[in-house]
Amino acid sequence: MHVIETNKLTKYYGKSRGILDVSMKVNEGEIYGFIGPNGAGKSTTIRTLLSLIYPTSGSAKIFGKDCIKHGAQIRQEVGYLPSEVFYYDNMKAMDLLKYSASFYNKNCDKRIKELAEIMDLNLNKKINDLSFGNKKKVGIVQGLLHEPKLIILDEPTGGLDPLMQQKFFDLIRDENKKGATIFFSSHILDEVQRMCDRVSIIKEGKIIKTESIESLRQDNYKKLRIEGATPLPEGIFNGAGVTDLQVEANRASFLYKGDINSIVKQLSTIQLKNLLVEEPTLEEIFMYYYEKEA
Ligand SMILES: Nc1ncnc2c1ncn2[C@@H]1O[C@H](COP(=O)(O)OP(=O)(O)OP(=O)(O)O)[C@@H](O)[C@H]1O
Repeated sequence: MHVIETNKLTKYYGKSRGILDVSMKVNEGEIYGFIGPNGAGKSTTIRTLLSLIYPTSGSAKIFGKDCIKHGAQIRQEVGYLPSEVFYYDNMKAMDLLKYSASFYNKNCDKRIKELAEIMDLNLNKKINDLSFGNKKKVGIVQGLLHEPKLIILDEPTGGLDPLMQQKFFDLIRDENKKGATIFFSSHILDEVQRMCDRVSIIKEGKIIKTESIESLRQDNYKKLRIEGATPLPEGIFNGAGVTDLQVEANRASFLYKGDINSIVKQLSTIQLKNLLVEEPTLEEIFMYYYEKEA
């Protein structure tokens, strides 16, 4: 059984496209990234999963149960951190969190205190008196206080300073180690790269690629930088698989996609002084797929 399973999930807002035929399977215990630029459809997918909005067609299941039919039951086991948090400003943080906890069939007092301590949040302050970043922390505690089996994060780190971001990621990793599955939507590719096992890339409402971070990087192009002992022979790297070639006297840099042995053969004809082979960053891979699918 998959923790999340969507089948051709589609949402139109009137005539305008939200998401189109989104199919995904998220395994138990995974940290699953969902990446795409503004307007690609990340929040629409998440809101549909949480049955905050209804799909136009297709279906979504969480823990094997239909998201619409069993929405209330599913929400007991799901923690959600929206990209923007809005609160009743006059309440104390503690009262708000106790109110949130009352929707779950368990006592969350201990966990609220633990989470507030980890996130360095003063529970006795009124929401009104909290900074934007501290309000965000209230949202984090609110999303995790019932120790959910599935944690859905929608652009979670906006407003947190780098230190708090690190604490937040450590917290999410700990929850994952304890068994929680994480669905992590973001356009900050660096954090996705550090956190996630697999990712789906969404573009204009459609998923264009689903792959493990590792194979996305391995099966992709390599970046090569070489320095020859003498000026490089003209046209040496004009073969198949080479793009973005830049040559200057005895230095060259280019991207290479293809059989690694054939480029090594070519390199062996040169007297090398230095050679650097780099994996592309997720950012570069993302751009590659975005341009290819344009
Ligand atoms: N309530 C709405 N009414 C009409 N169109 C909407 C509504 N919500 C979203 N859309 C449209 O659906 C598409 C997907 O938006 P969505 O908010 O899901 O994207 P996103 O990937 O989450 O982007 P962002 O990072 O900016 O939140 C966009 O074209 C957006 O304009």
